Amino acid sequence: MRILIVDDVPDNIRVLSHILRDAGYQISAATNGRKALSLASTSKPDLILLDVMMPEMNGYETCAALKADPTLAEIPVIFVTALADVEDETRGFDLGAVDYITKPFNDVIVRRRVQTHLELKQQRDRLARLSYFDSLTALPNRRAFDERLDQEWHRALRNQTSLAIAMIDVDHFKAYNDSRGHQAGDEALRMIAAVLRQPSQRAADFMGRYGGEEFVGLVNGASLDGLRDVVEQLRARVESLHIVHAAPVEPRWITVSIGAALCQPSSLFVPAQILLDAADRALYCAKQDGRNRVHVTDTIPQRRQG
Ligand SMILES: Nc1nc2c(ncn2[C@@H]2O[C@H](COP(=O)(O)OP(=O)(O)OP(=O)(O)O)[C@@H](O)[C@H]2O)c(=O)[nH]1
Repeated sequence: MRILIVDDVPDNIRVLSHILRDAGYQISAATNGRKALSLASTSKPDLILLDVMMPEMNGYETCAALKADPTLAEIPVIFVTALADVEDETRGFDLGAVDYITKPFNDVIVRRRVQTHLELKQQRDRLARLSYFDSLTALPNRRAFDERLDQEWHRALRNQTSLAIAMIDVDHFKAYNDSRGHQAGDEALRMIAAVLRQPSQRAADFMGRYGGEEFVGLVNGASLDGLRDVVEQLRARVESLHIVHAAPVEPRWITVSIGAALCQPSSLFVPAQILLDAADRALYCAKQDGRNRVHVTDTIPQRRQG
């Protein structure tokens, strides 16, 4: 696991590095708060050991900046400092640190505390993986989609770019299950998920399992024609798997229908759910028109908020 040590005194970094490298951790180091923030962004450490008294940006300020950044906030921070007053320690915890080690420290205690917090971090990461990923296909699940949709909606609103949702539904999947068995159905869903996720020139920016035999994609910044290209390619990828049906359906292999809706988010209008409903209606049209096809729309009903 990776640990970032932040201290303006290189000798302190050397001592801590020595203690922790011996325990098998990968160590990186920064001598000031700004470098620490940029290194944390690029190398995503599992734990940060942070000195308090540093010039320009002290440890408290660095910790506050880490916690204010959603991409870094989950990295546990342990203060390692000569400041031993209760007020200092309390301030560290108030800022979101998980522990506070005062100098002079004992090597064994530092190692044990680091080990404890890394184990807790591993458990948290495992739980997050379980609650955000679908175990059958390993794609992000509906909960992950809901959160991502919210983030992408706000990003599109800020950047004045378009956002599109694609609902992807396997055709005649009940017939496939009934004729080939549930296990084969599971295997087919895994294969479909794998080709939908595949990054390529015209891939969706997010792909998840919405539930059952339904998948969902997000596409940022596309025009209507660009969106049509993306979803048509997704449809074609599934068809080219040629997962053959035992049931008497045409074509003889598994296909998907895709409904996609695109809009330019606006704070004046009711948010993402409208786009999701429009994608659902587009999917219905694709099914009605005969399946194994895409239906794309940018006609989104817009209701005023409040
Ligand atoms: N094997 C397997 N089957 C699933 C899973 N989730 C949902 N299904 C099946 O997917 C089928 C969906 O059937 P329907 O909703 O009737 O839709 P369909 O047969 O695909 O028909 P259309 O969507 O109208 O083309 C049901 O038989 C579900 O049991 C799963 O995780 N594994």
